[in-house]
Order: sequence, then C-alpha cells, then structure tokens
Amino acid sequence: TKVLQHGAHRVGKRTDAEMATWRGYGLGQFIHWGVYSLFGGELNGNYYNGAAEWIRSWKDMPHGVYDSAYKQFNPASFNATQWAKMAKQMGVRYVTFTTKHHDGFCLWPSKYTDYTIANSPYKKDIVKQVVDAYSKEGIDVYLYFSVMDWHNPDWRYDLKTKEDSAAFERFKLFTKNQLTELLQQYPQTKGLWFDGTWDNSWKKSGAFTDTLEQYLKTLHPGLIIGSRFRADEFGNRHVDANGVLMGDYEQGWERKIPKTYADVHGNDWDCVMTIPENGWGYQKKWLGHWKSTNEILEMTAQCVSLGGNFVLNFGPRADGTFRPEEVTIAKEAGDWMKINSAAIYNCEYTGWEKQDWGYYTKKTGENKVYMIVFNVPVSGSLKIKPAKNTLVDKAYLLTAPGKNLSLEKLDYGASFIHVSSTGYKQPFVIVLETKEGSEKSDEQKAKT
Ligand SMILES: COc1ccc([C@@H]2N[C@@H](C)[C@@H](O)[C@H]2O)cc1
Repeated sequence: TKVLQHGAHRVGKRTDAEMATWRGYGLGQFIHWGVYSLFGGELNGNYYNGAAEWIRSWKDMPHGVYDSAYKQFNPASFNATQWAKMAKQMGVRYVTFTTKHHDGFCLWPSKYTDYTIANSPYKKDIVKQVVDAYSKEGIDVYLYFSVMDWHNPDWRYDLKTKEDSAAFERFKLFTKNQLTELLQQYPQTKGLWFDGTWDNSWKKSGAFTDTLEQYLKTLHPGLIIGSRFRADEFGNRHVDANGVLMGDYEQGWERKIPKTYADVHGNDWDCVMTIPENGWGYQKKWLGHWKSTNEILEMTAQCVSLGGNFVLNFGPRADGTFRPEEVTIAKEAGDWMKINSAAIYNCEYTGWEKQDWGYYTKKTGENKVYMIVFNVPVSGSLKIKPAKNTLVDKAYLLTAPGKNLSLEKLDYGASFIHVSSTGYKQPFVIVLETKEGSEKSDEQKAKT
C-alpha cells in the first residue's frame, strides 16, 4: 500500500451511534426541487430528452432564459408540513433535500451569492422549512449540495491556467463558506450528500477536500458524508489509491443496485433511485417505464438484504405539489411498511444463500431473520438454507405470529416452508426465530 496524505483515514465502517442510526434507516426519500422544476423538462413545447434538472445544459435552452427563471419561482402553496407528513406515512426514516443543484440556485438565503430564494418572489427560506418540518415528524434530514455550480463565474471544470487556479481558489472558499452557513443555520442536519464532484478541478483538489471534510466534521461532530465528496492526492474518488473507501458510506449506487454482497466490499452504502427510468427534477412527461409500488418495495428489500438503504426520489412541481403517481406510490408503499417495516428497519445482511422467492433480512442484534417473499413458486414450497450453526426455532407470518408454519426438513440443512401457491397481490413477510446449533443427523438423534 502507498502512504497517502489525503486518502482514507479509516478502514472499515464507522462504529459510532450516529452511523448505527444511519445503517438502520432502510428506507429514505430524496427530493429534487428548484428552478429546473419550473420547466419540467420542456421549453416552447419541445422536450429535453435528458434529466429534467439538467435542462440548463440543453442546447435549446438559452442560459439567459434559464438564469432569469427564478423570478417566476413562487410556490405559494408549498407546505413543508404536508411534505413531511406524506413522507412519514410512507415510512421513510430520512430525507435528502436539494439545497443547491448544479445550476447554483440556493433554496436557502445564502450570504455568498444573490442567486438565492431570498431574491425570488417567494423570498422565504425553503431549506429551513423542510429541515424543521421533517425533523418535527421524526425524519432525519440530510442536505444535498452540488459542488459544481454553473452560475458561479469562478467554477472551473479543469485547472489549466494560473487564472483558472486563482478563480478556483475563490470558488473553494465560496464552497466552504456555503457549507459552513448550511451547518450553522440548520444544525438538525445529520449529513451532507455531495454531488457534482467528478471534474478535474475537484480531482486536483484532493488535499483541500480532505481538509474541508475534517473541518466540516469538527464544526458538526457526527456529521455523515458519503464517498462522493473526497479525492485523494492522486485524484482518485470514492476509493483511494489503496482501494480504501473515502467517506462514511459508498455513494456510487445511483440508479443501480448491487447484485451480490461481494459488490459492496463490506462498506455501508445507499442506493438513490428515480421512479421513472431517469430524471430527478419534476418532468412534465415521464418517458418510458416508471416503477410500480411492488417494484419499489422489491428494490427496498433487495438493498436492505445487502446491508444498504434504499432512497426513493420525488420531484415536486414548481408550485410545491407532487404528481399523482408519486402521491400514490408514497401511500401504497406506506401501507405496506405500516404492516411489514419490522423486516426493513434496523435490519442487515444475513449471509444465508439467496433463494428465488425473495430476500432475507436480519434484525440487528437479534436472532430474528425475515423472509420478504416476492415470488411464490407454483409448488408453494419456499426453500430456506440457514447459515451454518444456525437453526430455525420457529417460523410464522409476520401478520400471524401465533400460528407456526411447519418446516419440512430436507438434506444439506435446508427446509421447505409450504405456503399457498396463489392469491398474492403484494409481497409478504415470514419471521424465522433462530438459535445456535447444527442439524443433528438421524444417528446422532438416535444416540440422544
Ligand atoms: C451522468 O452524470 C450525472 C451527473 C449528475 C447526476 C445527478 N445526480 C443525481 C442524484 C441527480 O442530482 C442528478 O442530476 C446524474 C447523472
């Protein structure tokens, strides 16, 4: 391994209480809201075929048109309490909210630029309303912050000239100042979700990113920052030159989910996901497929079964309302979570061999394994194969704890649980209460 000045300062997961809380969330909400929400991916009847929050970068979007649109941003019916209650009903445990996206428009009254909500017709501090309302509902708040800032003239994609470097020095101070005011104005914040850090200018600023991260954590002890923030002194991101994760969790799973536990390399991680195929800000027209509630529940179960959190994105309209598809998904997912969240909250990877019927999760610190069943075979026989030295003491439907299900022992330490093979409209959960021990062979039994 190389001796790095600005690589990872910790190998392995954080072991503190704040990170344990983060690890147990299971389900989160992402919200992308800003000036881009005014356009909804459309201009003069033409649709941008990229992600709607990137519409400023569309060749058909004059920068002047976009950069003056904030003068129309006035979500009079915005109600952060209603947002927070919808999220609470959905069963999310944390929210990640856009304070500033790549376009540079600040949803808080930053002192370091005029391009903020304070100078829009709406005037009021949106970040404060969101932080306060979600915190009041008991949902932890994380702030999304894009380093790349298309509005700030000192932003640079690369540092090629002395002038570039002088400008970027100003930009780095601007970034530090904005992050300082976010943590000081909104101290309930539990973490920062960074984006817009892939350009060479940032990759060449490894030492700065290291110093800044340590400064932020001194300012706000316990602060949680993912792997998308730092670069090491060689410009490596997410993992340093020694392959060690830089950050409190792996932040690379954007619109994709790991296939196996090996893919997560023993790190904490979250997956952030759109309901349509792509696009985070409000889009008037969802092109292509968008996910059903059962697909979203399956992604949630898949993430928790591999030790991560699943974070579903909502893109409210410029007026602060949510489109009907999003309201429906929040309601239906919430109805399922109301009954089954025991299999999602404070659960972790079991290490049992995955079976086709669905996903295992294990309650942290307890001898309780959950089967989240999505695919009942035509036989109605669900195969389970507990890890070595683990026996199943009892099995029952989460919704019928008093009625034990019978296990038919098979060879190789496996068993069948027989359930009805038809009639399912949504996933269901079977609880397995486990204990230490190993299968006694028949002759061993005969001896006792
Ligand atoms: C393909 O490059 C990108 C770069 C940034 C993004 C941003 N990350 C997501 C969390 C959204 O904020 C999206 O705009 C997406 C794709």
